[in-house]
Amino acid sequence: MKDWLTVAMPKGRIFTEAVEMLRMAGFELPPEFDDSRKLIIDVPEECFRFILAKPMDVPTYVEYGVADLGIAGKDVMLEEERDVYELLDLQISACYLAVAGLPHTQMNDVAPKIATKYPNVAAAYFREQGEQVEIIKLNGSIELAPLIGLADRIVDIVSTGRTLKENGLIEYEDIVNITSRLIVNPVSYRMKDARISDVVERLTEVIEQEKVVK
Ligand SMILES: Nc1ncnc2c1ncn2[C@@H]1O[C@H](COP(=O)(O)OP(=O)(O)OP(=O)(O)O)[C@@H](O)[C@H]1O
Ligand SMILES: O=P(O)(O)OC[C@H]1O[C@H](OP(=O)(O)OP(=O)(O)O)[C@H](O)[C@@H]1O
Repeated sequence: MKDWLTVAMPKGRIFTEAVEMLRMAGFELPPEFDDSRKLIIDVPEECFRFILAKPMDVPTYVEYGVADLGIAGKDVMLEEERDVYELLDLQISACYLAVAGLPHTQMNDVAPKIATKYPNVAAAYFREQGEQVEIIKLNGSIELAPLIGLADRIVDIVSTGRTLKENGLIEYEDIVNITSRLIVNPVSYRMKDARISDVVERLTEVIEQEKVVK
């Protein structure tokens, strides 16, 4: 009998692209995936259970083994450092993490303030640069911080660059490119290897096809 797989999906931006990718891989996902508030969606025909989580929480569900697989941005993986394996770069939801701020401004000499949703990534980055900073954790609208004097710089996601531009901010440094990853619980990887290999193979084919199209 086929093993069931539980997959932690990130709600929000990545979700639509991830669903499209799974469908391209031949998994038949019902219309509930296009318009529903359900947090658990079972697809018995495919022996899949999907749970819909906050993007930052996906690696937590996978680490604790309540989900076998998950889809998470590399930003989340770097920030959370959970005990999971990364199986595939799905090459969707591309963006990057950058240091940004108001133009023509020096960072405060003594412990400049950095506002971010990614305190661990930001701290590691400035440590590597040999710069002592004070990290201020925010949960959104990060671009506000330098505009109203809360921080000297921000570390945040840039995609089109529109949010920075419309708020009169500029990028100072790129930190790392981000795409979404397929992740797995280490125990599930051993116990359900046949099913997981099938998912990986089918998604790999889609990634390869997409490369040809681009
Ligand atoms: N422009 C972007 N801004 C933020 N995240 C992006 C962007 N483009 C791609 N991503 C990816 O999408 C993920 C975040 O998705 P989303 O913004 O839906 O969730 P969220 O950060 O939890 O948002 P919210 O807190 O507003 O619900 C990130 O982890 C990142 O990998
Ligand atoms: O370069 P862009 O295409 O403008 O995208 C980047 C913006 O999108 C994200 O914010 P989001 O919309 O998730 O809102 P938030 O500030 O509440 O996190 C991110 O934090 C940036 O603010």
